[in-house]
Amino acid sequence: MTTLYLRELEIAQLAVQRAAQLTKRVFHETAKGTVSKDDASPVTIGDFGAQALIIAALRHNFPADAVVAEEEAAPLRADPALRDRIWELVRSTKLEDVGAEGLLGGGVRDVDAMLEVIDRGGSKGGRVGRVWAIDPIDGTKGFLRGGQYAVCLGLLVDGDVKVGVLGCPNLPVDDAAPLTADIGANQTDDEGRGVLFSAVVGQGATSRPLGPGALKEGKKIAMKAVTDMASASFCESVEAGHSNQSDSAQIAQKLGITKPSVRMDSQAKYGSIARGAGDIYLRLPTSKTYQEKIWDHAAGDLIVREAGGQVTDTTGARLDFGVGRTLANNKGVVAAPAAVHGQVIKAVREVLKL
Ligand SMILES: Nc1ncnc2c1ncn2[C@@H]1O[C@H](COP(=O)(O)O)[C@@H](O)[C@H]1OP(=O)(O)O
Ligand SMILES: [Mg+2]
Ligand SMILES: [Mg+2]
Ligand SMILES: [Mg+2]
Repeated sequence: MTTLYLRELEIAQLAVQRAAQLTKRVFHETAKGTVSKDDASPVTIGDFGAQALIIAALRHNFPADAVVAEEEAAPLRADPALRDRIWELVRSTKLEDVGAEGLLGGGVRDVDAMLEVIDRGGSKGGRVGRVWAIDPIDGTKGFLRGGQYAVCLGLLVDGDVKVGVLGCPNLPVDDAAPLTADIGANQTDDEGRGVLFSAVVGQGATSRPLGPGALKEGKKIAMKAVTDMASASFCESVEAGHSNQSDSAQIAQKLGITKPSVRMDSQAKYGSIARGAGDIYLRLPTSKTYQEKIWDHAAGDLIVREAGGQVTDTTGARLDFGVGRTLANNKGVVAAPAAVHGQVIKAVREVLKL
C-alpha cells in the first residue's frame, strides 16, 4: 500500500521544485513580461516557463497521461521577444542535484519543443484515466504584487485526486509560524521561506522545505482543531472579485467568528490551513457564471483532506474533478477541519439561501 503513487509523488515534487526555481528568478525581476489574457487576467514569463518545465517532466516520465494546464503558447507564437525571454529561463533552470534533474529528463530540447510542450496542457480532462492538473503560477496577481503564490500539480485518476503537490516559495518553512495579517503582502523568498506541501491519497499530507537542494523527508502535517469559533478566522482571497466579502462577514457573524479574515493569494491558503497555521478556507461565489478551474483546487483539495479536513463547495458537496477543465458541478469552496465543517456549511447555506 505504502508504495502506491510513490513514483508519481517523487516526480511531481521534483517538477514543482524545479518550476519554482524558475518562478523565483522571475519574482525578483522587475520586468516580469506580463501579458493580459482574453479574460483580462495577467500571465507572466514565469507562468509560461514553469508550465513548460512541468509538462516536460511529466511527458518524460508518464508519456501516456493527459494534462490539463492553465496556459497556452499562442501569445508566445505571436511575440518572439517574449518567447525568447521564456526560452532563456527554461533553458537555464535546472535542479542542482544532477540525479534529480536526470529523473525529470533534463529539460526541454529547443524553443519549438518548448512551445509544443506548453500546448500539451490542452486536455479536456474528464472522468476516465490519468489526468495531471497544472497551475504553473496560481495567484499570478499575488506574484506580481509581491504576495503569495503557488506552483500547483495534482494527479487525477478517474476523476479523483490521488496525488497533490503545492510549492509555496513565499510561505514560511515553519509549519507553526502564525499567519500574520501581512502574509498576503510584501513577501520574500529569503532564508526561512519556501515550503512544499504534498499528499497521496490515504497516506496523509506532509510539508518540507522547497529547495534548492535535494528534497528531504517531509514532516506530517495536520489541521488545527477549532475548539472555539471566537479564536478562529477565515482564510480568503486577497481579490475582492474572487470571494464575496459581505456574505463572508454575515457567515462569520453567524458562527461567532470575530477575527478579521486572513487574506492571501493562491492555493497557499489550502497549505496554510492544512498545516494548522490557518483555520477555514472560504471561497464564496461572486458571480453566477464563474466556474472554478480544476487546477486551482486539485492539489489543495487532497492536501487538506489528507491533513484531517473536509473540502466541499458551498452546498456541502465534494468538489467534482471529473467533469472537465472546470468544476462545473460546484459553486465556491469551503475547507475546514472535519469536526466543524458541517457547522460552517450550515451557516454558509443559511446566508447564501442554498
Ligand atoms: N470571479 C472569480 N471567482 C473566483 N476565482 C476567480 C475568479 N476570476 C479568476 N479567478 C481565479 O482565482 C485564482 C486565484 O485565486 P485567489 O484569488 O484565491 O488567489 C486564479 O487562478 C484566478 O484565475 P485566473 O488564473 O484566471 O486569474
Ligand atoms: Mg490559479
Ligand atoms: Mg495560474
Ligand atoms: Mg491565471
